[in-house]
Amino acid sequence: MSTETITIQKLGAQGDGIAQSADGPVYVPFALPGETVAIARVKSHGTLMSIAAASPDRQEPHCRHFGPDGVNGTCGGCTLQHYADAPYRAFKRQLVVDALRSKGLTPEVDELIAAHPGERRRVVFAARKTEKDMLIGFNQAESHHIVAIHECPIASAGIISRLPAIRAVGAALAVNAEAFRISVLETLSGLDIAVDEIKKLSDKQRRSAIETVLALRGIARVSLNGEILVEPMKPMIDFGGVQVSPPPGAFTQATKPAEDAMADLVAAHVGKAKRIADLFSGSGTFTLRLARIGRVHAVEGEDKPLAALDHAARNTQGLKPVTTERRDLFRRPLMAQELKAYDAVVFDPPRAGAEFQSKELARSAVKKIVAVSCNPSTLARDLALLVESGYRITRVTPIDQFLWTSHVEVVAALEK
Ligand SMILES: C[S@@+](CC[C@H](N)C(=O)[O-])C[C@H]1O[C@@H](n2cnc3c(N)ncnc32)[C@H](O)[C@@H]1O
Repeated sequence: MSTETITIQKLGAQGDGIAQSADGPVYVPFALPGETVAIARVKSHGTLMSIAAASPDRQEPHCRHFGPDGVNGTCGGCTLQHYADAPYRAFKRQLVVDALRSKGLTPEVDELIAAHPGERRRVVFAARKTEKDMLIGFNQAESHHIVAIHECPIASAGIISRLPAIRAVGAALAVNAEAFRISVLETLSGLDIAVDEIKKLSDKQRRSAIETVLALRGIARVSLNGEILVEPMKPMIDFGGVQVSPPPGAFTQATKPAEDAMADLVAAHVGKAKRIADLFSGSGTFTLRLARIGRVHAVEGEDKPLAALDHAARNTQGLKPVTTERRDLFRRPLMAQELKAYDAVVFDPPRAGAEFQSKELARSAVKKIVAVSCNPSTLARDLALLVESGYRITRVTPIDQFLWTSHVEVVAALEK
C-alpha cells in the first residue's frame, strides 16, 4: 500500500471519484470531482485518508453511517449523499447521455426527475441474530459486516417506524447465527416482509414465528423463501387506481413517485394505441394503467406476478381487455411476425436488457416503442439496434429512485 495525494477529475459510473495516475485510473470512493485528497492506494483502488482541498459541492451527509468514518462502519448504500443536489442530479443525467453517446446516439436527454428522502417503500435489509441482539441493517460496501441501523434517511416513515416489528420477525425466524435477508415492501395494508436464506425451521419454530407475527401491528404478510408463512391481511398495492396483491418477494419499483413518473411517461408515449404489448410486465405496473387506453397483452417470465395481474384485471371495472402470457423473453422474444398484432410495445427488462427482443422489434413495423430500463448501458445497446433499423428516438427521460447512488432509471420513446 502506498500513500499519495491526487486530484479527482470526475465520478465513474459506480459513483467513485476517478483520478488519473501515471499507471492508470485510480478509483476513490467518497471523493468528489475537483477535490485534492490523500489516499492509501492498493493498485487502482484508493482509500480516502483526508481531504486537502474540498469541493464546494461537498455537503454534510444525511446519515451518520456514511463515509470512511461512518458510525459502526460504512453503510454500503447512498454513497453520494455528500454531493450537493444540483451536481448530483447532473451526474446521473450525464450517465445516461454518456451511455447513449457510447453507442453513437445523441438524442436530447431530459433533466433528471429527482428522488427525495423518505420515498423508498421497498428496502432489503441484511440481518443476523447474535447471542445478544437481532441485527438489522445494511452490508458495509464489499463486506459481510452488517452496519446496524435504527434510522435511514431514504426509507419511508412506514418502514422505519416499524423497524422494531421487522426485527421481531427476524428474531422469530432466525435459526442460527447465519446472515439472511429481509425484504420489506410497504403496502396499503401493512408491511409485506419476505425473508430469504434461512434454510431450516422446525414445526415448533414455525408455530412460534406465526404467533409472533400475529401479535405485531402493521404486518400484512410474512413469507419465508417465497412461501407464505402468515398473512393477517392481503398486501395490496395501487397501480394507477387498480389494486393488486403482489406475490411474496415480487418485483415492484422501489418508490411510488418514480413508479408514477415512469407510468405517466409510458402512457403518454403509447398515446392512443389500441393494441399494446407490455413485455416484462411483472405484476402489471404499466399494464393496468395502459388498459385504460387500449387492450393490453402482458408478457412475463414468472407465473405468480401474472396471476396477480390477471386477478386484478378481471376484478376491476372499466378496463379494456387484458391478456397474459408466461414466456421467457430472453429465449423466445415476440417475433416480428407476432409483433404485427400491436400498435405500441412497452418493454422493461432486467439489467441485462432485451437484446433479442430489440432485434425482433427492429424487424417489425410497430409504430411506437417505449423502452424502460434500470441500466443505461444495455438500454443504449438495445436502442442502437432500433435506431439502426429506422426508429427515431423522440424522448429520453432519466428518473431517480435510488437516491444518492449511481443507479438511474430511464424511459425512452421511439417511433417509426
Ligand atoms: C425490471 S422488472 C419490470 C417489471 C414491471 N414492468 C414493473 O415495472 O414492475 C423486469 C421483469 O422482467 C421479468 N423477467 C426477468 N427475466 C425474464 C425473462 N427471461 N422473460 C420474461 N420476463 C422476465 C421479471 O420477472 C420482472 O418482472
